[in-house]
Amino acid sequence: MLLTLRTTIRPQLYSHLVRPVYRTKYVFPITNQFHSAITRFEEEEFAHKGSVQYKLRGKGRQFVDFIRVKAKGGDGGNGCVSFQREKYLAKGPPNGGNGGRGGNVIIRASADESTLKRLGRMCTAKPGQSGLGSGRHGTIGEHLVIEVPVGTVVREIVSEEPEEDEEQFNSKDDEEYEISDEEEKRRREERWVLYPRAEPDAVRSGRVNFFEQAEKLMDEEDKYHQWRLRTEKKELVEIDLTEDGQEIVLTRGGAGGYGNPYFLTTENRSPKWATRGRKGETKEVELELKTIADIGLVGLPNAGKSTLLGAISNAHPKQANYAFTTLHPFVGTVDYADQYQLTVADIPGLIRGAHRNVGLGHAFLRHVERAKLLVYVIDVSGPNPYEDLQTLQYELEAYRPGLTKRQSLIVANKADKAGTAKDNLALLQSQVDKSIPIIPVSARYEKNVIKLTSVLRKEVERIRAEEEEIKKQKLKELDEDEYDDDI
Ligand SMILES: Nc1nc2c(ncn2[C@@H]2O[C@H](COP(=O)(O)OP(=O)(O)OP(=O)(O)O)[C@@H](O)[C@H]2O)c(=O)[nH]1
Ligand SMILES: [Mg+2]
Repeated sequence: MLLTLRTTIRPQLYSHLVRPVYRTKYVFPITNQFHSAITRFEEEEFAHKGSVQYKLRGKGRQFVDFIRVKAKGGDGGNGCVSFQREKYLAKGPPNGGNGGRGGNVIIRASADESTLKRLGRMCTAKPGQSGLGSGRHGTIGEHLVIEVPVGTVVREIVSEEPEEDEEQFNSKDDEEYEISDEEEKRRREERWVLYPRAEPDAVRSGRVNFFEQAEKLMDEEDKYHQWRLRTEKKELVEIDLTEDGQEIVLTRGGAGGYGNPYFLTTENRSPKWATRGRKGETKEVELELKTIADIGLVGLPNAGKSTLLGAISNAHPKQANYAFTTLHPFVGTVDYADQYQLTVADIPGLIRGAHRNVGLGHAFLRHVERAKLLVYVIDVSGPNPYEDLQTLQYELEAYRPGLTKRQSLIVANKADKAGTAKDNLALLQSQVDKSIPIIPVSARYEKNVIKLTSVLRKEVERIRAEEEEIKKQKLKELDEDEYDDDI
């Protein structure tokens, strides 16, 4: 919890007390302030105001599942211009070291992470070290490893503004475009490191301009570099990090510059220039966390989803008698006696119009999108449980068409409540499609929960087996195709 503690000692005011008194000021996170607002969740009231609560920004945001990040590889270190200088060796050979490569930006999935909250908007790896005299090359810059939760989808987006390198390259193609002297000087400074008092343009009569030769050499290399970048850029990165430890190199660091021995030729024995390191690659990516759980609980606010998760798993989500108690997803693990495990995701409540951003919106459905089994948690003591189910199904379809075709199950919660619960349950059973099983439970008093967990296990085991079968089938087909190709 965000808590700012400001203390001041005021001995003159509290001198009558023996111990000094500390004046304390608490600043509560924004989420607390929103609670009272969120409880009034009628559609009309929130329809046009937009969803603020789930998309809380800044410090008040406890859980982040979508973020845009700019990643930049470290710049390469500069090459060094240096000559061997020793006693009785007045004009020794060039011995400047090359610059080190910049570090890469790596994204790695880690089971220890559960939110993207810790990520900054700009991630830059360390630059490579510059080369030194006596042939000492610079060290490679440290890689920057960004750890994200398992289930994060990394998607590259095309940034609007063109990169500097690209602009330069395009302008080079344009023959009519003439470079001013100042521009040329700037470019030269960007690319070259010169020996003190070296004048590369001064050519002795009858000699070749060695610096021009070196520039041509680097132009060729630049062209190749730009071509490689452009061909690589065509394929945008899109990867789903579903396993612990899975990683991807997002941007590479820039190459280090060449030290002056690189420009040594048979004619020119003392090149007085070295190159600067290249800039690191930049990319902008969207990171979207889609929780991987076997079972996803969906329901209206206050239906008892969190209570149910607490009853069947090791998780202890907050449960309270007001709407939108849960503000971000929770994942719990159901442990069976034979060490079999299932993961269950509890998400905030859905209401009618969530696809139009009413209440908390419906973006959090990304956390049940991958679930093998969807569990509709319905309050049977409510006035019209069947209508609740229809609302849920409507909103799921609005989020992703076809999502309701997923294997599902209905938990008729709060069956313990006296009054309408019994009749409503009978009515619900008659109204709902027979293919979807209905299990009455009382999450609060843990009644019929054992039966529910065994049904959940059976269903998930069946789905897992089916998926295995499909995978095997696909592998077989692939093998057969390869075999055919060989023949
Ligand atoms: N009588 C009875 N009350 C229940 C049962 N299950 C949950 N409740 C109560 O219903 C209220 C809401 O429970 P939660 O688990 O917070 O509901 P939720 O679906 O997670 O709500 P949100 O997080 O706001 O979407 C709490 O006061 C629970 O004690 C039940 O089986 N029987
Ligand atoms: Mg809840």
